[in-house]
Amino acid sequence: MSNLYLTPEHVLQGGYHHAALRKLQEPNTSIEPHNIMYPVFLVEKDNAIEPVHSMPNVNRYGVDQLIPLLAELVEKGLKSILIFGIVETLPKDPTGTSADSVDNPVIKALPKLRAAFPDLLIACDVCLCPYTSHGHCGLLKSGGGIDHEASVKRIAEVALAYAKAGAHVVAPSDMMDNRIKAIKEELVRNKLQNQVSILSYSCKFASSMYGPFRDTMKSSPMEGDRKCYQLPPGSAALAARAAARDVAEGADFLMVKPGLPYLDIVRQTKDRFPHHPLFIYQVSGEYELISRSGDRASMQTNLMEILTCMRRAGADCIITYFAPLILSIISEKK
Ligand SMILES: NCC(=O)CCC(=O)O
Ligand SMILES: [Zn+2]
Ligand SMILES: [Zn+2]
Repeated sequence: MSNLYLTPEHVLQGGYHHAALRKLQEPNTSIEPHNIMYPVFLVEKDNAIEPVHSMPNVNRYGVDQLIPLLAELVEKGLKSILIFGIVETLPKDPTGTSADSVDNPVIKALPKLRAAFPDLLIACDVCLCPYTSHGHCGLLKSGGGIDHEASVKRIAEVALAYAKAGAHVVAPSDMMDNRIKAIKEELVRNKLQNQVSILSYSCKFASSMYGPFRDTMKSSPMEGDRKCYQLPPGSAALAARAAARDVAEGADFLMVKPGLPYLDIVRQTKDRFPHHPLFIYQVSGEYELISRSGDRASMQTNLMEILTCMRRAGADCIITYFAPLILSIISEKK
């Protein structure tokens, strides 16, 4: 007589009753230091440490304060950083002159960081919004609206300046059409293409989850929004086309940003471009949500579960403000 409640061919739990078996059932979801990239905010004043009020435990650093912090993190395993420059006394103007001037904090810090950390991978965000008087990520036409040709040319110039100053990776976040090709060509012209790669913010959505970051960077547009260059949150199709376009133009790595609400886009992008390492940017709004998601212990459990799910969805590396905490958590587990 068959037992209705015991169907041998439908038994799954036999396959995951032991921790070692559970590991086998979750391939490619481990969180190791090379799966984490730490975004850092760099200010002009070399000795500054300025807390970011909208983001607990996040500071803006001058290079002389950043170096000892990174030394500690590198000791714990940190493998890569993503630098954002912030200017306060340098001028902001319509073309973002301070993005690549000799006084730009990123340009000044790169040689010092390369010398201090020979094994650390250093990526630089490339955008104009922290440096333009109007706060847009590209240059504007006299009547308003983005001047695409001028924007792409300017973005490529800035990317080249960071590459020359020592960035291993340039990461254009501006979202102007065709900037990847323009940057790659500029790298080739300067014979840097074999030592500098491009991490494209290929699938960057016009999300409401960037709020705390914009407070930090003081980079909100004076007028208007970014909906004409960042992707509409509901569009998987545009994300697919943007990733395909950036791959065709020579992007080395792709990105989905934000992460958590966009894991379908992560899977879609990984399935289409399995040979391109894929990054997720876990943005400031996600940081805020997770930070407030319970007491310290449950917050950490939530965080590690989310990272595991990001890896499962297809992310190879997660850019996260939680990097210092994650390094502590994974080094304690060993
Ligand atoms: N281009 C970088 C960002 O826009 C970051 C957004 C965030 O962390 O909220
Ligand atoms: Zn921007
Ligand atoms: Zn941005």
